[in-house]
Amino acid sequence: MSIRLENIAKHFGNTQALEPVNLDICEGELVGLLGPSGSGKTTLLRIIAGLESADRTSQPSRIMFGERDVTQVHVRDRRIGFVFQHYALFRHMSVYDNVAFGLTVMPKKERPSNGEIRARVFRLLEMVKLEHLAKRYPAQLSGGQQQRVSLARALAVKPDVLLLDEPFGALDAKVRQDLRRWLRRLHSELNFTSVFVTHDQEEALELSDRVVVMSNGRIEQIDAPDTLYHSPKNRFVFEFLGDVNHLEGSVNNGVLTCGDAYLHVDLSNGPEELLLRPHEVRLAEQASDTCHLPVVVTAISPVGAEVRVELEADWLAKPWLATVRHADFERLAMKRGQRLFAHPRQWHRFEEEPQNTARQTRAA
Ligand SMILES: Nc1ncnc2c1ncn2[C@@H]1O[C@H](COP(=O)(O)OP(=O)(O)OP(=O)(O)O)[C@@H](O)[C@H]1O
Repeated sequence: MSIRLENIAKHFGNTQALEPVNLDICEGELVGLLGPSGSGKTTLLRIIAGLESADRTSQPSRIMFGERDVTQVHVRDRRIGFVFQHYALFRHMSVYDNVAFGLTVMPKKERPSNGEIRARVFRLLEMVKLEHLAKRYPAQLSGGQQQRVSLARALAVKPDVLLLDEPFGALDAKVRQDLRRWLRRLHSELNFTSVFVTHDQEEALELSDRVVVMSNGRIEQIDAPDTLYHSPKNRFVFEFLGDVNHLEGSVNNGVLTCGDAYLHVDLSNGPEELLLRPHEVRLAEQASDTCHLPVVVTAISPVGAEVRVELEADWLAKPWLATVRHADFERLAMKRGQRLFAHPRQWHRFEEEPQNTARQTRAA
């Protein structure tokens, strides 16, 4: 079921939670709403659900589910499944009864037979690998298991659209990772359309077919994760999507200087700020004629595919983060307190323009 939002805005008193927003979600898509606290993600999700209504403005607003105009349709009749951060399971009901609940309360005409309900519930419990816990009560399950029951319960009624509000927010990192995999798998097996809210960049980039980046009630960019990461439309998106190192200084005759550090750049004279991702910082024992950025290693985290190294220097207002291959880490025999030189592989800059921000990426 595709979703189309046309001119959806929302005020709460004087607070503009959403500026007029347009959004098209394709059938079968898994879309993440990503943004900092207060950016309007939950408000947008609640409007899609019908839990909140959009402002009435001079321009008409509309919410379409496929060919169905649901703008005035009650939440109950929108055929939506919900999963919330705080497991809203019925505590006095078994896992089985929780998953079956939505089916048992259907009007008689639509309600499947008891046999069909049983088959559907067990099929879903099997999919989330909880069939052996069908008789347990929510209090006897871990947080991750409870969220899997929530997912199965939401899907039992075969919703057209699944809406998830920070579904994994209350769980620890490992369980979050597992649950993301569940959701991805259920999504491709059952092929429903999902919209989920998160403020976790990694979660949004890993799970979504497309990510909607929001700030201050506005949609900043809608794109597939790799496009978003490699071609952010503005500085906000660039900074929000990952760690960023800042190199601030003043350019004079093609040299950006900051304290005793300098970097040759092909930019006009004046103040400048260059931005670099951690993987764009190469570390070496020597400076070069065109790049002299002395740093001291202050912290090392060797966990993962690459080593994360924190760097400080007098000329830096905030420490830098560099990701280094394990082989390079060993070759440089890196340790805390070591003096090295940073070499940008490439850098980015955003020029503030009245209407927009222009981005440049240059190999160093
Ligand atoms: N019921 C409400 N009454 C008044 N203001 C509200 C209400 N709900 C949301 N807001 C305001 O609207 C703005 C957007 O809130 P919203 O909850 O949509 O943001 P969010 O991006 O989901 O944030 P978070 O990640 O913290 O949940 C915020 O400024 C918030 O304070």
